Amino acid sequence: MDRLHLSPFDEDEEDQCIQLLSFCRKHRPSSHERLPFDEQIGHKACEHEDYIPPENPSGCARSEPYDFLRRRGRNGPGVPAASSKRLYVENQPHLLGGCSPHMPLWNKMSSTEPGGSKYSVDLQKLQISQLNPSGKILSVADKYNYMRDTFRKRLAFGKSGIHGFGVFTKLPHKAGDMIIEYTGELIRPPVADRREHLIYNSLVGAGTYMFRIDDERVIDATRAGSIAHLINHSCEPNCYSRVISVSGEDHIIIFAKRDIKQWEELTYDYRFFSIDERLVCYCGFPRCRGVVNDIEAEERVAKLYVPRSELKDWQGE
Ligand SMILES: C[S@@+](CC[C@H](N)C(=O)[O-])C[C@H]1O[C@@H](n2cnc3c(N)ncnc32)[C@H](O)[C@@H]1O
Repeated sequence: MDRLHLSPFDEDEEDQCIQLLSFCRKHRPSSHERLPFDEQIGHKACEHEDYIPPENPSGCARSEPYDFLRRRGRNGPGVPAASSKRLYVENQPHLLGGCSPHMPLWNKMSSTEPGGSKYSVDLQKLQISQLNPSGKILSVADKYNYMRDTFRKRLAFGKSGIHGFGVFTKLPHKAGDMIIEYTGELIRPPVADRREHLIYNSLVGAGTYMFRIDDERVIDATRAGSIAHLINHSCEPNCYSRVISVSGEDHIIIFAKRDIKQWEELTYDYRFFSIDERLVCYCGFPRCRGVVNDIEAEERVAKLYVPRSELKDWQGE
């Protein structure tokens, strides 16, 4: 209520209405310096009379791509700097596909690690829970929190044998383990389509990082999100994705489909759906279907459509 100001009105006037005036946080005077209403308006007008709004490069703020990081006041790479993201990735000294030059992680970490939450139990326990299904972590919410707190200790990204960069396990995982959450910006499919075709195809180049949850929601992990967006597709994957609900919120989780050894590359079946586009698959597994596309689903849908040329005009009876 203290942000709303009732403008005075003339009691004799018949057609009177009440105006509500609201100031944004930046321009709102603090409560002790709040002036009577009339003075406030005059004061604000004087304060901003020489204010010239910044010029928008495209001429229309609405046509600018949404800059997730800058909006939150951080200096992130943003879309035009996709190449710098690539450089950043390439310069990381990750060693993958071989033995780790580091000490086993469970020797290094303990529950007394600064910044640890109640789920940052020591890695000895992490080992037990990951390898022993009768471990103490029971509820989905507990598993979720545990997964979120430990994914950096369990996973790494690096050069993939399938395509570009991929995600690898630093530790063995058990079938059914929650591996990582696919996070990013939640957008609607039309926005995802526009971004994919008009922006990312030319800028990012290496493919897009969109995860379609359903017909109404897409997660765009191009500029925000965890390393889950680097997980490659395989026709014989060791993981699968599911949307789960934790405390009323939906999360896309990558689960282990089978036991996964240390340093294996994580993969799941993208079930890439496109009637007109074929994406050649490089997974190299014996049962590779040759394309990333979900052929069966596409065939099913294709059968539902009749080409326009085959439609006959209604002749009447
Ligand atoms: C989410 S990215 C995966 C990370 C990607 N490797 C990278 O370095 O950015 C998805 C893109 O990777 C490529 N990709 C992933 N798996 C593939 C596969 N099995 N065969 C061919 N290309 C694949 C496709 O270009 C796809 O659009």
